[in-house]
Amino acid sequence: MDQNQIAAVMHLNGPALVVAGPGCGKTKVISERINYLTTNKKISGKNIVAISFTRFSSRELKERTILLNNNLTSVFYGTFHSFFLNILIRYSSFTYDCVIDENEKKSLLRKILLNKLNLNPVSSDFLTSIISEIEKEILNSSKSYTKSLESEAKTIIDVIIKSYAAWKIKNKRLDFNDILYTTYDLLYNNEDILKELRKKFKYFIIDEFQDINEIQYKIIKLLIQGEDNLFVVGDEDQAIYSFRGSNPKYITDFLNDFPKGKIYKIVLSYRCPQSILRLSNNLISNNKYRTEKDIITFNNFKGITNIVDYENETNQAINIAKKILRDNLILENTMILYRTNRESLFLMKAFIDFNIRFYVKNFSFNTLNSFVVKDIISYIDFSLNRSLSSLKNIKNKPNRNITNQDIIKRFNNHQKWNFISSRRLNDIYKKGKIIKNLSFTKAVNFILNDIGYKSYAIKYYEINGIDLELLEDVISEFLGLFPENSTLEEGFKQYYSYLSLIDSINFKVNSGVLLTTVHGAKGLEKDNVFIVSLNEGYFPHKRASLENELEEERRLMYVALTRSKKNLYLSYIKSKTNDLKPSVFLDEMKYK
Ligand SMILES: Nc1ncnc2c1ncn2[C@@H]1O[C@H](COP(=O)(O)OP(=O)(O)OP(=O)(O)O)[C@@H](O)[C@H]1O
Repeated sequence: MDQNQIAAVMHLNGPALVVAGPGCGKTKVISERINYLTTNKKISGKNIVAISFTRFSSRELKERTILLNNNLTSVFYGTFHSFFLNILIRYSSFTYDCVIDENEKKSLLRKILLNKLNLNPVSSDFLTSIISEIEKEILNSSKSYTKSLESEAKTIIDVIIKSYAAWKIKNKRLDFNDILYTTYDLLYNNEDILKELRKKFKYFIIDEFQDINEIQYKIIKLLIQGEDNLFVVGDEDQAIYSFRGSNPKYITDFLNDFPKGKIYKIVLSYRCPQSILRLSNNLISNNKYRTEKDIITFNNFKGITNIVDYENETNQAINIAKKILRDNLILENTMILYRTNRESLFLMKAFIDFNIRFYVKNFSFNTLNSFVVKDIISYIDFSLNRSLSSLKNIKNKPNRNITNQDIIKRFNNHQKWNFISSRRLNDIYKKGKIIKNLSFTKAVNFILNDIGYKSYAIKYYEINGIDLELLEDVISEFLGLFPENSTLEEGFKQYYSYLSLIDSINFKVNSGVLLTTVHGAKGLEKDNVFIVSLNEGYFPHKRASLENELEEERRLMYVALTRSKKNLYLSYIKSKTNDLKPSVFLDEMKYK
């Protein structure tokens, strides 16, 4: 260990913040400190709580600490949720089985929408948006769910929140947010329980402190009161979870909260070569809300760093696959990072075609199954194939007052249509003929704008209180999956090949090249790191328009760059047919 690491490890009592750059050994410091407290200072492992942000990193911390000293199993290693749930199980009548996971939450909300509001959330976008509205509501009001029952329900979201909360209370169930708020209520209102816990847990260690949210912080402050033995480790430049309520201000304001606190800075990186540190430092210095750290490196490796442009995403994916094979890169030492899951489709396809072993982390991509996309595909299917089921699906989107009976009447057993006898059906038929002669992209735009499908979809989103930006996202993500010159047939086939591609992936495998969003790469390191589609609108994401949102995108890019131990390959799309611009981050990195 270096001098700065040793100083932090040997911190004994009182509050301490360890600020350390990427690869500076934060996990190492935590495991060494646990060992130091127990071995040198004879503090019982039972008095120590070590909290990590994910179950994965908590397992890793436990393994690394036990490797140092196999007597260290009695320390509590876990996430905030697991630690708080243990408290609830001990002091309230909750059990492990009471926790509602995200899938169960979705199906409960679906039932509530159907039974209470007579709304059938056919699309997963709708449910996802309801869930995110509920999360926002809870985060903004900072209230426990039981309190939400006290106020009057005014909007659809209120009704859902109330019914959901009432169901949880009746059935003694808790979702992830409830674990936090219920723990806070329990401890805030029960001095005896707090006293008992303070006696039992004397040393709190928190990793990834930049990602803590307000309610987690409030609970921890209640638990440490008196002794203030809080040892937190973090890097405000790697705070990337503000959408979950995290706030790097808890790092920057640490001394305001704990005026007697000690700050340890660790600036020697054991991971990134000098060239990569230079680029990442140049980039992050564009963020205003941070304290400057001068990170130096121990890694003398002269790795490759390059920036390449490609004509489109398919091309980019194919060239990356070829490069991995040509340069004989070790698959397990290689990862590909992207801002959104959409990019992974191109990569998965290329890797399958080139027979490269890979696995995907954090995959979630609902666009292809959203009802908007399915309806557009129905229009195309009807135009190309005269499909009966597709016609039934689109007949009243937008409303044309056509019934299934109208359709059946004009469809004989030989699959021949007689549209002429119905003015409204004849209109769809004629539009279908126009669509048939357009390219895929033009056809989609014709369906959206000339046929009026978009106005229909906007109305649906508005009635159901779904954010209209989500509709724009679905449309642009969908269109972006197809080369602009695809014919209608090619695009139609491509759509189904994307669906079967996703179906064919075994998401449980975890060997080979890692494909992941940047969020999924937090805490990981590999020799070879590719970061793809570095274009304005993709990375930084188009939603990041406010300064603080752009700063968060920049921190995400910083996390991405600093995953590399040797080589870094950056790429962006430069096409003649679209106006995609290279990411502003490429300039800010000052790569020459
Ligand atoms: N004193 C040291 N000597 C040699 N290697 C070290 C030392 N400290 C840490 N390392 C190595 O440096 C790498 C990064 O360490 P670690 O994963 O703990 O970093 P980190 O600060 O948690 O990184 P990040 O913030 O990016 O997640 C690891 O491979 C670790 O084994």
